[in-house]
Amino acid sequence: MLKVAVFGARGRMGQEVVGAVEGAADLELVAAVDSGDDRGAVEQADVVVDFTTPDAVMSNISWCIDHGLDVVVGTTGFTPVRLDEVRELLDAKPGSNVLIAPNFSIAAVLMMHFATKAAPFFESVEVIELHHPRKVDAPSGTAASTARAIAAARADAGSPPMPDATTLEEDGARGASIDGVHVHSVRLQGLFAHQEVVLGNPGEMLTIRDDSFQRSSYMPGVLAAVRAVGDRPGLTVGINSLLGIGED
Ligand SMILES: NC(=O)C1=CN([C@@H]2O[C@H](COP(=O)(O)OP(=O)(O)OC[C@H]3O[C@@H](n4cnc5c(N)ncnc54)[C@H](OP(=O)(O)O)[C@@H]3O)[C@@H](O)[C@H]2O)C=CC1
Ligand SMILES: O=C(O)C1=N[C@H](C(=O)O)C[C@H](O)C1
Repeated sequence: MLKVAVFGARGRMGQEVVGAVEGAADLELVAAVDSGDDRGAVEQADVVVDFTTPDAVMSNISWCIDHGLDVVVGTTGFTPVRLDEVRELLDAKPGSNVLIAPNFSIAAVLMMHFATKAAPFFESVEVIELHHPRKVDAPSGTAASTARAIAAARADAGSPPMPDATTLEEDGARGASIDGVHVHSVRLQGLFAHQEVVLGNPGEMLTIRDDSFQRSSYMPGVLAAVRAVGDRPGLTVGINSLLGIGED
């Protein structure tokens, strides 16, 4: 039995993870903690799963590495700088493995993969993410990660800058610009988690969209990561390699 602890256990995602771990025959839940809870039982775990907040996650990872525990992280907020900080923590105290994924849903992972492949073939690419209004951050971690991957793919392919003749604009009218890719965030009651990547050429358009309707959509990916992280030394970003669908 693989022993699992959950950070953020009473949050929306944490509750779902607790249920999924309890329902898995090969996993044992040894601790379910929120901020301020005693962490004594966490030290018995093989793997900690973190769905907390962008403000809390770095110190949680640091705590796990200090205690020699492997960590699967779904919490958002991971810029390239933060990923480097995690690598530095692992270099300073080897022994733990860390897997961080902006999205554990198969549909979302494939959406990001297809969008990245398609991006160099189009003159314009923008990202529109749509979420429930209680979401802790904007833009979403998935959208930020998609934008960075699209920008990198276009840079590798030698794509020219995207056309954009806007000269008069209200602050924010063009959304956030992440590595030069515009990202638009919609927060709407009734939605859960959705993203479209829209790609345009003269006379044609491609839309790549994924929809998560419930938090159970993340659980196969989370449990796959929990089972795999022990065999993946250092930092793994994304779950593409676990699913066998190409580069992360
Ligand atoms: N990668 C993926 O596939 C997905 C990622 N997410 C991301 O997961 C994160 C959580 O989302 P969601 O569940 O909706 O958020 P919630 O606000 O519902 O839950 C966050 C939980 O974390 C707890 N928490 C805060 N700080 C700590 C800490 N230091 N140690 C332990 N627990 C802590 C909070 O407890 P308290 O209120 O007591 O502080 C709260 O229960 C977000 O970053 C979200 O974007 C969401 C869905 C999928
Ligand atoms: O907070 C959420 O709900 C979600 N967060 C993740 C993100 O920011 O990308 C994943 C998914 O979009 C749901």
